[in-house]
Amino acid sequence: MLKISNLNVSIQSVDILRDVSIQVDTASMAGLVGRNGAGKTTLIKSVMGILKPKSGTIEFDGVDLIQTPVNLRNRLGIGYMPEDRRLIPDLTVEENILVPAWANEQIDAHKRLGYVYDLIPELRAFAPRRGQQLSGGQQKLVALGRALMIGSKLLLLDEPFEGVAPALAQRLAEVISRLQTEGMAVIFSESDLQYSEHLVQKVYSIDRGAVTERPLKPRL
Ligand SMILES: Nc1ncnc2c1ncn2[C@@H]1O[C@H](COP(=O)(O)OP(=O)(O)OP(=O)(O)O)[C@@H](O)[C@H]1O
Repeated sequence: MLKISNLNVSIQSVDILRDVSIQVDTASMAGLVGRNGAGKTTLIKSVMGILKPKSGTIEFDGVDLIQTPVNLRNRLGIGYMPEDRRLIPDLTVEENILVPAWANEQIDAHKRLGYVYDLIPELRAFAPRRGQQLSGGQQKLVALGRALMIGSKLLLLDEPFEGVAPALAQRLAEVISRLQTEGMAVIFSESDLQYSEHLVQKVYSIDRGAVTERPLKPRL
């Protein structure tokens, strides 16, 4: 379970996140919804240890993440899909997916790769292609696969549907919905819930760095 309490984050002395509290349970999904510049990426980067909070706590499965070095997050089973994908253009799709496994000297990398391919069969078909030969949406699928290599317990997905054609966005939503049934906690940011309203157990609205939990729309 991810538990963020009273988190405050400043960048260059400007307060960006204000007293943010969020909880995402095991095998559940939370959407973080807000406009450009609201603070979604800042929150995700704080959980990943890329930004250092001014105050507050971030706990994952009882571990104090603020005191945990960035590289050790991988060993806790935390995966991250950045908004800008960050594929290495000259590497093949398979090599891109394997990058975190190499970086972490993951022993069961090929077994995990098989699991990722079973979850997202398109990646098997793309495997020999270079990152630069894929569309933006296909690259998002690869970035999700890469995050899944080590993200076995918690996945942080920054705007996974942004700029993706509708058919591929639906496909991404389908894959993401499977993750919950695999027991993962997932938090993803979006500017609206166009593709994911039906996936989430919780919706958090973020506005100028302040977060409030929003009631879910009744499901018909
Ligand atoms: N490196 C930085 N230096 C200064 N200000 C920053 C920096 N990074 C983010 N900010 C500011 O922090 C605020 C939150 O930015 P953030 O990227 O978290 O928003 P976001 O909700 O993810 O937006 P988007 O949907 O555009 O990615 C913005 O006002 C932004 O200008």
